[in-house]
Amino acid sequence: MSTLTQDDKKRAVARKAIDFVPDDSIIGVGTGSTVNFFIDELARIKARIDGCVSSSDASTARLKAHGIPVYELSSVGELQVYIDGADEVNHSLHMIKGGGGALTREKIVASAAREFICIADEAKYVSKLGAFPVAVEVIPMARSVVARELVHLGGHPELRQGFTTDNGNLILDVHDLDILKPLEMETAINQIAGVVCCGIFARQHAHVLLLGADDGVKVIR
Ligand SMILES: O=C(CO)[C@H](O)[C@H](O)COP(=O)(O)O
Repeated sequence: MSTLTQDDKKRAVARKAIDFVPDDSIIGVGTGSTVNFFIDELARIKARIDGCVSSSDASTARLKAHGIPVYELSSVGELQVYIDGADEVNHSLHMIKGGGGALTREKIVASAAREFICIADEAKYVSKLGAFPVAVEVIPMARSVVARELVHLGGHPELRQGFTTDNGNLILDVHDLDILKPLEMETAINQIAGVVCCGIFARQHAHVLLLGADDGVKVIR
């Protein structure tokens, strides 16, 4: 029986991720509870980095509270690493993200990085994506039209109640999608007019997965 809690595993992968932070670099930082542990670890070594590019207002606030400089993405060049959590990750390191609603900025910052380091606990490691609903960020006026298209793709969209993204948009959480080919499903959703971004990260897949398990942190490439 496991003696480690899910938070223990999140903390362990957050600590391990520090090994992937290059000296004198600006790194991309994701969003969520696992990333919050990572930001707290990063604070301990902040003297050896130049700063971060953040993927959400929440992560920006936490970084700044630790005295870590936060830069605009447009003012920096290519990032060496982007470190973020996931809601699900498969064996090809494709992910579902967006449980926290920060998917668009996460995908943008990830796209600017050479390497995506995913930090997650083992409950999120799956052979097939889709048990976790796919978040789709939509322009508010397109909510119904996008929802109908998502039904055509086989999903059951549900509006995330009382939630607005950092970009002022809405989130549809899409249940029951049959994601046999993550890249194809990501592309199909992205092509719907009114969609800003979807939470399938197949194009911006992870390069390294740090997986928190009962017997320690596994490094999967
Ligand atoms: O994609 C995300 C936020 O948009 C998060 O990375 C994802 O939801 C995982 O969060 P947590 O570490 O809290 O389980």
